[in-house]
Amino acid sequence: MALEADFDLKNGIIDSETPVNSDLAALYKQSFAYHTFRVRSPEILASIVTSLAEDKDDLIATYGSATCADIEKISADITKLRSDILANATMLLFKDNEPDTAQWNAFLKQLPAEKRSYYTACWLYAECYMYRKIYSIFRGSATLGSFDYFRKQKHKSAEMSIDVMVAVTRATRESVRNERTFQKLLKLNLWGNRCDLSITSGKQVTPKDDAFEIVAELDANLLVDRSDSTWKSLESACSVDSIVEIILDNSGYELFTDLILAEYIIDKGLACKVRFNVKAIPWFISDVMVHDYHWKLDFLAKHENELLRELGKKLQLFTAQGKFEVAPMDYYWTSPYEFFRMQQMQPALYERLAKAKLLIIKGDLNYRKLIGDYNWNHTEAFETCLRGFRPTNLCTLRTIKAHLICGLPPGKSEELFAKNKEWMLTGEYGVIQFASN
Ligand SMILES: O=P(O)(O)OC[C@H]1O[C@](O)(CO)[C@@H](O)[C@@H]1O
Repeated sequence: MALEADFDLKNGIIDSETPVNSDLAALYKQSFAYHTFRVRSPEILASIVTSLAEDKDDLIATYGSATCADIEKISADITKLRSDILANATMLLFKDNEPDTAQWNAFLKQLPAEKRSYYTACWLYAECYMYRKIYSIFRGSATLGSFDYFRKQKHKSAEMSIDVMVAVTRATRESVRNERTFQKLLKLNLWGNRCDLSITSGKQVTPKDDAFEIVAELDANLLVDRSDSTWKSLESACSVDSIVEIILDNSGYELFTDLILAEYIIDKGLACKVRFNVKAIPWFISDVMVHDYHWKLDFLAKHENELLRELGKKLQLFTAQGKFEVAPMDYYWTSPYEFFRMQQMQPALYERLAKAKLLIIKGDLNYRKLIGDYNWNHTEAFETCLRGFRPTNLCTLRTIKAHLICGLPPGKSEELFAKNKEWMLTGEYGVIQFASN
């Protein structure tokens, strides 16, 4: 307790929530950002070290005897990163030589000195920096540079969701092309976002089997529902070359629900291609990388359950036919930049998204990048918070796990705070927000 008080005093920690109209930052003691750097992030880093120790023999068997020394060095560096976070150290430039190193360093250099440490920086920047730093540590090793240190957890979360995946597959084999069915699948996809691993510091969450019943029950928790506009944007102007882009979030059950929605979009002729945007580096534990996408399809295609097997083969065929496509690797998704800076920072990516008929943005972290890590007034218009990011029709499917939101009806947020002051952190509430281009 005394140590915490010393830390707070030394680092100018303010004992309040994040003020309205300010950047989210761990500087505010009553914020989730503060909790993240005091508790969640240190736990995540410690768990990487633990799993390296647990998997040491397997890693040596796969990557060779030099891995032993690499594991020791990586563990020491991760432990140092953990203490740096706990001590509010400055975020230093990257010394590695990756495709995104120059972009990251340019970003860090332009941060004012007083906003370049873990607690003083905008939370989004500091949290992304931590994941980029973990990557840099692994990349610095001779043997584990290409090892996905979150892979095991991602696989496990898929394996724990088999019952619900079977139930959803069974329920969706004979779907019809109409607004109601589309909305149901969109909501299934939204609530699939509750199962991310970073919110639980890596602890597994098993989704319940009766997925569609839960979707119906959760309707009361859907604070903004623009699924009707999303449907209209897809259904109208349906042409042979139309594309839907999805900025993916988590693998495991959520990716499965992405695939089910995408399958429907293709099957019902709502677009001729669904393009999946994945992360270039291991990210927020459970985010989808290209190998996770292919692993998931393979996992389904080889499954002993016939329904899953058939689905997996069908989706592999879609991929071979170009109806499903993994987007070219783009480091923008793992950069510190918000989406409103994309047009300037990565114009080619912006142009590609602009060609899509619909852009679907998944999850909490992508939402933070979409409206910025900023404590907007909760009733602020969604369009305003996009700050000009309007490449095409866009829809965001987000379960609320952080202290930022916009577009709520007047009084709603106050009502929810009166019921539960933690309501913004539970993932029990969600939004489907939409903006036309
Ligand atoms: O997988 P999602 O929905 O992006 O959520 C990831 C996590 O990122 C955060 O935004 C920050 O850690 C949390 O609120 C949440 O735990």
